[in-house]
Amino acid sequence: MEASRVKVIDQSQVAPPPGSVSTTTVPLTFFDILWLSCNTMQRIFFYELPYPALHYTQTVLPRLKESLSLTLRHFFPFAAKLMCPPPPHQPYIVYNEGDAVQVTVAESDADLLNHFVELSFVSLASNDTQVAPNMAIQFTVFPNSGISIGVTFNHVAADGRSVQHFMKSWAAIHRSQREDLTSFSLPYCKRDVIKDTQGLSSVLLKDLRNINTEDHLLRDFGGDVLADNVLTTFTMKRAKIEQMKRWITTHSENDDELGQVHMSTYVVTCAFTWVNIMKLREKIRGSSDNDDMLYSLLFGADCRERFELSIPGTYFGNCLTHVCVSVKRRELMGEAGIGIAARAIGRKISELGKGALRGAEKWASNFTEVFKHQRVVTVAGSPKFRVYETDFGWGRPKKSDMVHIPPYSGFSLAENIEDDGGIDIGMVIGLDKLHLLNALFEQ
Ligand SMILES: CC(C)(COP(=O)(O)OP(=O)(O)OC[C@H]1O[C@@H](n2cnc3c(N)ncnc32)[C@H](O)[C@@H]1OP(=O)(O)O)[C@@H](O)C(=O)NCCC(=O)NCCSC(=O)CC(=O)O
Repeated sequence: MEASRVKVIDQSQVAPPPGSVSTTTVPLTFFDILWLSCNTMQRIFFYELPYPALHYTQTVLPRLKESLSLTLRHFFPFAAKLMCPPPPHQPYIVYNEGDAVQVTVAESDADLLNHFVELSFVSLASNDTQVAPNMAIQFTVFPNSGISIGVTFNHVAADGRSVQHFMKSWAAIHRSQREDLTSFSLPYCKRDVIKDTQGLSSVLLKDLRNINTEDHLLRDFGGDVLADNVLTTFTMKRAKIEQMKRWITTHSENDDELGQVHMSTYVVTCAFTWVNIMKLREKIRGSSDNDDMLYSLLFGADCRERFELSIPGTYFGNCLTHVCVSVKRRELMGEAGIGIAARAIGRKISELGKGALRGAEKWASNFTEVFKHQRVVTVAGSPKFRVYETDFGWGRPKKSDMVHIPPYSGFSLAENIEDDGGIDIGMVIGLDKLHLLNALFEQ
C-alpha cells in the first residue's frame, strides 16, 4: 500500500472574540478529577466537498475559524488551560483573555475516506508539566474531494456529550453564518450544580496522586502487536441487534432478576463486542489465564438529568459515573458468553437506579486494581451522541471516527449512518488481524 502524504500548511490560534469572555477560573469537580489519569481524546469528522485547494484557503477555512471563535465564546473552557500545580494545591482550569485553541491546517493527497490514511493528529503536548491546553483542532484538506475536522481534547475539561454539544453548536453557527443563539442550546458552564457532599474530590485526587505511573489506568494491550494497527469499523444492523435481544431474553426465562433489566441496544452491542475482543486476544496470544480470572468491561454512564442529581442536560464538563462489569473467564469465553455478558451489563446499568454515585469514592483505587489484576476492555462514545447530525451546512459527515481507542482493549460506539437503529463499532487492531476479527464477528 502506498503511503499517503499529509503536509502541514498553516498553524494559528483561534480565540473567543476579544473581550467576550472575562478571566474565569473553573474548579474541577469529582467527575473531572478521575480523568487526570487518562490520555487525551481524539475524534475526526470527514465531509465530502468538491472544492479545489484554493477555495479551501480563501473561503472554507476562514469561515470555519470565524465560526469556531464565536463558538468558543460559549464553550470557553476549551480555549482555556488546565493548571496542575504541585500538591497540596488543587488542579483547576483557567481562562485568560487571549487564550486560544491551536488550529493546524494540513493537506493530504489521500482519498478522503481511505481509512488506512495516517491521521497525523495534533497533540495537546506542552513543555510545561503544570499547564496543558484543553483542545487542539486540525483541518485536513483533501483537494477536490473533501475536508476532515479532527478534534483533540483533554477529557478533564469535558466528556463526550459536552464535546458533541460543542461540535453541533459550532456546526449550527457555521451553517447559519452568524451567531444565532436560537439555533443551538447554550452550555451550562457553572460547576455549582455538582454537589460534593461526600468530599469525593479530595479522596479521588489523593488516590490518583498515589498511583504509580506504571499502573496508569489506560494501558495499551502489549507492545508486540501495536505495529501496523488500523482503525476499523464494524456495523451491527438493527435486525441483528433485535434478533440478539430476543435470543438473550428467551434464554434467560429462569432468571427472575432479569425482569428488571432492559436488554437495550447498548447492552447487547457491548456484550457481543466484549466477548469477541477477548476471543480475538486469545486467538492471537493464546490464553494462559486462569479460568477464574476476572475479565472486565468499563464504561461511563451519563448522570445528567438523573432524578437524584438534578444536573441539567446542557451541563458542560464531565458528568459520567463509572461502571465496571466483571465476569470470570470461564463464563465469558464459554458458549453462553454473550448472554452472560449481556445480563451482567444490564444488571449493572439497572443498579444505577439505586444511586449513580454509589462507590464513587473508590473509583480511582478500584480501577487501579482492576487494571492491575484483570483483563480490561473499555467503551468510548455513544450512539446517543448522533455524531452524523453534525452538519456545517455541507450535509451529514461521510464518516466520523474516534481515534484514541486502545488497541485490542477498547471500542467505540456510534449510530450507523444508513441503518436506523444499527450501530457502528470502532476498533484499533493490527491490519494482519482483521481477517480473524471478521471471522469471529461472522460466527
Ligand atoms: C448507561 C448507558 C451507557 C446505557 O444505558 P441503557 O442500556 O439503558 O441504554 P440507553 O440509555 O441507550 O437506552 C435505553 C432505552 O431508552 C430508549 N432511549 C434511549 N435514548 C433514547 C433517545 N435519545 N431517544 C429515544 N429513545 C431513547 C431506548 O428505547 C433504549 O432502548 P433500546 O436501546 O432497546 O432502543 C447510557 O444510558 C448512557 O449513559 N449513555 C451515554 C454514555 C456516554 O456518555 N459515553 C461517553 C463516554 S465519554 C467518551 O467516551 C469520550 C468521547 O465520546 O469522546
